[in-house]
Amino acid sequence: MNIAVQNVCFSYNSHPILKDVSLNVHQGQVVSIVGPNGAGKSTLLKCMVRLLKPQTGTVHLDGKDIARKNSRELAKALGYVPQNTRDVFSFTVLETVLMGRKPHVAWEVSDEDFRVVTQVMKFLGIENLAARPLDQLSGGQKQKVFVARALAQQPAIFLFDEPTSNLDVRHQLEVFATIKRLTETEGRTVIVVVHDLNLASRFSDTLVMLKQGAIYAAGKPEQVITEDNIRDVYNISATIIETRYGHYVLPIEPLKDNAG
Ligand SMILES: Nc1ncnc2c1ncn2[C@@H]1O[C@H](COP(=O)(O)OP(=O)(O)OP(=O)(O)O)[C@@H](O)[C@H]1O
Repeated sequence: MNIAVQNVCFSYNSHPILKDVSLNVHQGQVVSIVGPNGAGKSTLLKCMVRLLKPQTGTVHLDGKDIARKNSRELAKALGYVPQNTRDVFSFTVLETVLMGRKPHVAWEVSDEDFRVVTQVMKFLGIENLAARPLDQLSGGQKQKVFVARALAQQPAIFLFDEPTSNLDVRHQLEVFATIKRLTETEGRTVIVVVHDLNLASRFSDTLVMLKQGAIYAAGKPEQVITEDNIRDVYNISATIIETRYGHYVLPIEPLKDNAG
């Protein structure tokens, strides 16, 4: 499934945040959205899943306006993992991941639901946590559970907001490798907000760099991850190192005027 954002403008209480953002994401692609704190990355994701309604502009799924889809259709199409998932109830890990099956569950949980959930938990290495209450897990373990819940949903398009922010380097790599595999083997589409430019560069087909609510650069990682772009958008000096895994950024130091 493709998702197209067209000329989206969004303001919170007449304070403009997104300024004429357009973006086409094709089926099977991993697109990373990067940019400084407050640039509007989470706001853009929320507009893409209809949690926020842009004042102008549209979001289309395979040519159909999301404003015209019902909630069940939307839940089947889009799997969204927000930045901060607060769960006050003490569900177990298994119960939480099973909730991802909700759009598919008719009256009761089927063998197929259990099969999918077990497979996803194995994929992410959390099957040993199945019986643990969620509120007793570490931040990183919880983050993996919410990624697992989205995977269990099996939507056509995943939208992850900083899914690896609490994870150690090994688990970051595992989650991004899983994301990449979803696109390559199952044709899913992934849009991911991520601060780590190196993870973004390594695992994305396309990178979108936001600055103050507008797209500053978009394209292949090597076109976007440049010393000039990083200086202009993050206001730091950085060196780019070319490796066989892609363009890697070595941040050097902040420049004088603090933009962002
Ligand atoms: N509910 C809200 N009401 C008013 N302003 C908001 C609200 N949510 C976010 N903002 C503002 O909108 C701007 C963009 O926020 P957003 O969360 O989209 O940025 P971001 O790029 O995801 O940042 P970060 O990297 O820090 O997560 C910020 O200036 C923020 O203060």
